[in-house]
Amino acid sequence: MRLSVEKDKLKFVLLEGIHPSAVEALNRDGYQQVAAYPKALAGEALLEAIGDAHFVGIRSRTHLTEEVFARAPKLVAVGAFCIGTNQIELAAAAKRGVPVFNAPFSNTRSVAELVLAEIVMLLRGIPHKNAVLHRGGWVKSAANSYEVRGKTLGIVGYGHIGTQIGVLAEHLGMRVVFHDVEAKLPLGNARPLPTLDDLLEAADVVSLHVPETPATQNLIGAAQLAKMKPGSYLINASRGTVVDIDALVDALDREHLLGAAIDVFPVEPQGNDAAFVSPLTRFENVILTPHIGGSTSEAQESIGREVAAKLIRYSNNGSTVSAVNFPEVSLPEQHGGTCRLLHIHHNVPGVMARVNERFSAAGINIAAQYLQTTEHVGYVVVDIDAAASQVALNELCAVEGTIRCRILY
Ligand SMILES: NC(=O)c1ccc[n+]([C@@H]2O[C@H](COP(=O)([O-])OP(=O)(O)OC[C@H]3O[C@@H](n4cnc5c(N)ncnc54)[C@H](O)[C@@H]3O)[C@@H](O)[C@H]2O)c1
Ligand SMILES: O=C(O)CC[C@@H](O)C(=O)O
Repeated sequence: MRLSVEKDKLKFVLLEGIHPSAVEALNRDGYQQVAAYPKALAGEALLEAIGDAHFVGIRSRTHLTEEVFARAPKLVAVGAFCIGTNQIELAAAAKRGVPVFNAPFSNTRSVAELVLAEIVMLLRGIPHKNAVLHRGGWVKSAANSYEVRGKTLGIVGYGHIGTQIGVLAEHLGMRVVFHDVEAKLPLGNARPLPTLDDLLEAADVVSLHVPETPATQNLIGAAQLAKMKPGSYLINASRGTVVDIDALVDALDREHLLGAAIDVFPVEPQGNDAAFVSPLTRFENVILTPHIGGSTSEAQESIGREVAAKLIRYSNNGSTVSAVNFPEVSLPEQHGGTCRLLHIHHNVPGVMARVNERFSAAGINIAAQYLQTTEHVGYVVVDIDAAASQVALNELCAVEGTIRCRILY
């Protein structure tokens, strides 16, 4: 696949109501062909929208599968305007030479603040009391109403969000324990616990902050809920697949848990006009939120700018720093009189030798060359004399093992 399209002809498609800050950043940099859609698309509608796009931006609800990549042959890069990238088949993207960029911490604080507020609300029984008053009732009682001070918060997944919550919770006087599959520096007085079971047995509130992976599928099921203290609480603002909802319903029915706060669901509506169906809706002691942990004005504006900047940087100069599925190369600006060629290839022996042999045979002098590889993909960037640009592009595209090549204007 060869791409030599001038900047103002590159087409961006942004789905899922991505913040206007992204469009503004793209327009400001000279990208005028930006189509923005308010919600997620699937099936034929998705293929139709992105079939001739060079760049696609999504959030958590659009699924970019192997099949979708196969039907979007012009795609140069994907922006996930969020933290999670589980909705994208990353290996399929890399195999086609498509880097994926995300915003790894622009909404971290927003999620942490929501979870902190939910801890207080749950321990005071506010969701139920609020519902009763909305129905015209009155329930002035201290039964099952607790301060958070001195209680133990168990954080599963002590990454960006988990650590922020731990720090904030300590300011409220909570004890913090955490469990992670990696060794992590404990912040403040947080204590690591060696197993998930240890954490479940110790915590008054369990909060989940792991990514969606095969290992975290139903991480919290009937056996894990049974390990939790009677009268404790569960919070899930990570991914819907992490909790077995039927098992949670059972634990709530038996009043083994006193409440829960759930922001993410195994199946989520495609947009605000679609119905939300869940067996959890009948529990007044459960806070249900529509996957808005990271949905604040501050976070969304910042994500829009951040991911747009990464797409612009890749488009303008080839840098792939912080791509989640791709060799990372940080590139300087080009020198005057040179042009830059990007070559993405299968990471097999001999490709670089063939690139250099072809350039040498064609008499093309290399001003600078940058290479990085991952297990399956190699990414080489070559700066050459601008006068030789088209010859060099032809030579590069003819190299055996090429996935795609692109020239930067
Ligand atoms: N509700 C929302 O709106 C919202 C917003 C942002 C992020 N998220 C979700 O939250 C997740 C966490 O975000 P983050 O920025 O803290 O990610 P992160 O990568 O910084 O941290 C995740 C942590 O989980 C750990 N982990 C992975 N598998 C584990 C397992 N089986 N058991 C214990 N620990 C495990 C990792 O080692 C890592 O420390 C994201 O992947 C995303 O899915 C949701
Ligand atoms: O904005 C979204 O749709 C996803 C938010 C959150 O789950 C994330 O992964 O950052």
